[in-house]
Amino acid sequence: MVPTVMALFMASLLFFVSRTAKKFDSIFDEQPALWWAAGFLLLGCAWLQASLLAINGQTPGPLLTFINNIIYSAPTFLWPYGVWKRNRMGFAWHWFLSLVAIQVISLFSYTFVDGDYASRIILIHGIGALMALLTIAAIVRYPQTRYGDRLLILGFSLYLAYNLLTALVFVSNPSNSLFDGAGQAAELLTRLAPLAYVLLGVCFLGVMLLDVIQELSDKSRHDYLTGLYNRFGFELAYEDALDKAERIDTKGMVLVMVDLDKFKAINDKHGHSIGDRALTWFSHLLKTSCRKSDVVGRLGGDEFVILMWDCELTQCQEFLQRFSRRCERSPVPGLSFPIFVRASFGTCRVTKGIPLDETIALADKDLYTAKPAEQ
Ligand SMILES: Nc1nc2c(ncn2[C@@H]2O[C@H](COP(=O)(O)OP(=O)(O)OP(=O)(O)O)[C@@H](O)[C@H]2O)c(=O)[nH]1
Repeated sequence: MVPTVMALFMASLLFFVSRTAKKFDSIFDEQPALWWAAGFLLLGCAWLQASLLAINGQTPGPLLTFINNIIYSAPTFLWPYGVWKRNRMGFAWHWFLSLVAIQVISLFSYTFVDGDYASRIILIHGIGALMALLTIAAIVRYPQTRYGDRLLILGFSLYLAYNLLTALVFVSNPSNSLFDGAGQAAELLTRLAPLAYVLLGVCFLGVMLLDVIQELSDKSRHDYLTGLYNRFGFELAYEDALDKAERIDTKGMVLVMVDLDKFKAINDKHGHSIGDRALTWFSHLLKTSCRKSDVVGRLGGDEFVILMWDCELTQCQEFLQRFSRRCERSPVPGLSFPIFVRASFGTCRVTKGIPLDETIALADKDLYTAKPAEQ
């Protein structure tokens, strides 16, 4: 009864994880983290099953023991597998294959080769500890998981400690049964370990989900090409700046609309990818010329916006002149021919109570009166 229910549970868990992994794939790259979480959930479930059987005085039989033992090593397999799937990194693939080979050999000798119980336990847990240790070393050397790295190392450290402890208990007191040989403390450890791993798997999924939400939220506020705020991000940062300005005594704020001059000609003459480089370079110049407290965004195409904090109109004009001179001296880097990006500006003082749209429209009006005169 217990093995059937647990097997069904594990199968549905695996199905759920594979479906979820597919969904994640379509949004992001492959997620080693998800595979890892799945590994620990499976590990916890398999352990739970074995513990429940042991509590009822039953043993799982050689086939189920073999399957359970494979599942016990699932986390160590699934991490490099996930890394390989995401990055196609050769090292992860070799890593994965070596782990599978070591584990299959050890499982075979554990399950099907005769020997006393204690030495088989020492063998399987010794190998488990070695795999965990090597996996920790690989994570530290190649931090390829974007989400929950520290939790991943914690999980494998627990796995390492558990395997080492069990192996040591049997080295110091060889016996015929896990519970007899282990003593009370280790019996408690054996019974708590599965729950700890189920919990770890769930926590990990939670942390990963929070990290993913954070990343999505960052992506939704930033322009992909330049890394500046996009329109949505700029509006949120603008609201924050207005709130802050109400609490702090400042000279006021100025909104600057920026439009590149004859940018279409760069695209037409040199191609879209050089155009993209010019946009990225201009964004870099803009961002590094402004103060940290200023809010800089790309509204779309070749249109940018700056919210200058604690600034008067005359100061803003001086800044824009300095910035224009910097643009004139700074060609797009890495090209064999010089391309300079120039821009026109329109300004408007930010007044409390006037919506952002209207302030932008006023700055835009100023920009387009400035543009023909400059070109
Ligand atoms: N490379 C690249 N080009 C873009 C991108 N977004 C918009 N553009 C191009 O930017 C150009 C903007 O053209 P216009 O609005 O006429 O601006 P302009 O040529 O600078 O003209 P003026 O503003 O009058 O000086 C168009 O050719 C768009 O195709 C982008 O992300 N990358």
